[in-house]
Amino acid sequence: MKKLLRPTYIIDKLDPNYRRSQLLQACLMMGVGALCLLAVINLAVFGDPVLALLDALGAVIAASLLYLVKRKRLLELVSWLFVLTLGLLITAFLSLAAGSNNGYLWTAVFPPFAFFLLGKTRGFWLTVVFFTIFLIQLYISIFVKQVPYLSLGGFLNTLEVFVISLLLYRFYEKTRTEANELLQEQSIRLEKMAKTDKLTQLYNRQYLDVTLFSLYKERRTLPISVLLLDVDLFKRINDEHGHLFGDEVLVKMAQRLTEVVRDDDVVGRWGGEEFLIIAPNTSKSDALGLAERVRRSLNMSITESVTTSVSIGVSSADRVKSPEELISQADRALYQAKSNGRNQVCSFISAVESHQRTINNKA
Ligand SMILES: Nc1nc2c(ncn2[C@@H]2O[C@H](COP(=O)(O)OP(=O)(O)OP(=O)(O)O)[C@@H](O)[C@H]2O)c(=O)[nH]1
Repeated sequence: MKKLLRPTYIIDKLDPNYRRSQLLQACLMMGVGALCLLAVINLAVFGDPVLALLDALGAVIAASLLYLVKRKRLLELVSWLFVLTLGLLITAFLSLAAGSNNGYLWTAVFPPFAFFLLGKTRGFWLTVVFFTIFLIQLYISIFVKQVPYLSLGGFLNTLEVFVISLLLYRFYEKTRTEANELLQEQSIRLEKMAKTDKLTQLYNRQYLDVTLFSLYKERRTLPISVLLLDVDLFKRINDEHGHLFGDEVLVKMAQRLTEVVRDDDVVGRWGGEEFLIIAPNTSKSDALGLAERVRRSLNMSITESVTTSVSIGVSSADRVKSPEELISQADRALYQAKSNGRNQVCSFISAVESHQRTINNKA
């Protein structure tokens, strides 16, 4: 019951519930339109107010279901109500028509709705239930009511078609579900690949760019800081131990980086031996603390003769400047850290701050 009343949130068009919701909405919309038209025809042409009222009532019910699925997102509940109503309507129609005018053709529309809206297992069992009811009705029409043109042969044909369509729809629904799951898995894998650096498995530059830009746009993550890290004298490691060893060193440093940053920080590979950390809601002083922790953690021994270290440039913004400016300031601070002798943290000092410091030193 709880599941029936839980809203279904559809993420994208690959979500199987997207098509279910589309089908339901289309059918209900057509239902509202057709029932309104029938109400008018029954009242104006046939002068039957009772039937017109029943049509109007049907239109109201269809419109309510449409509201529930479109606005309240109660897809599960509406799917059940829709399929059960369809089954009951066919049952009622078969009773009234008693096998005349090829009315039994209507039974063919039941399984596609049941399987598509309720899935392969629930759709299967509900179809079994309604097909049994339809067969009992047909049996009564043939052998009790003795309706002309209906015979044992017709009953057996209907039974065979029911069994075949039941099995075929089940197979079809299984195939459709599996294909959809595969597509979703592949889409997730591709999305991950598109934002991951192949060597280190950290985020790649493209993803860092997009993230920094969107964090800026949100503004509520201000103050924001970026930490640009560059491995010190990495060329020497490559030259002395080979490029493959250099790659391993980068992977180890990346692993250590992910361990040391906080959950909200976004860490990625900015380029060759450069990493970038985006730290949302982080002031300059907090960023300097984080940078120092990172610097110490990455000052590690890989082998007896190889020890790594990083230089870090920090830049922060508590007002909105551009993401490009923030990165460029971190780059300048990194250059400063390298010039000061490497294995250290430097923060970007603006012209105003620098002027302020000179005044304070003089005082
Ligand atoms: N193994 C490996 N090396 C890389 C990769 N990307 C860049 N490099 C190397 O990183 C080295 C960077 O060297 P430089 O820019 O001269 O700087 P450095 O030797 O680290 O010296 P400083 O930055 O001044 O401390 C170059 O030798 C690049 O070939 C990579 O994916 N794998």
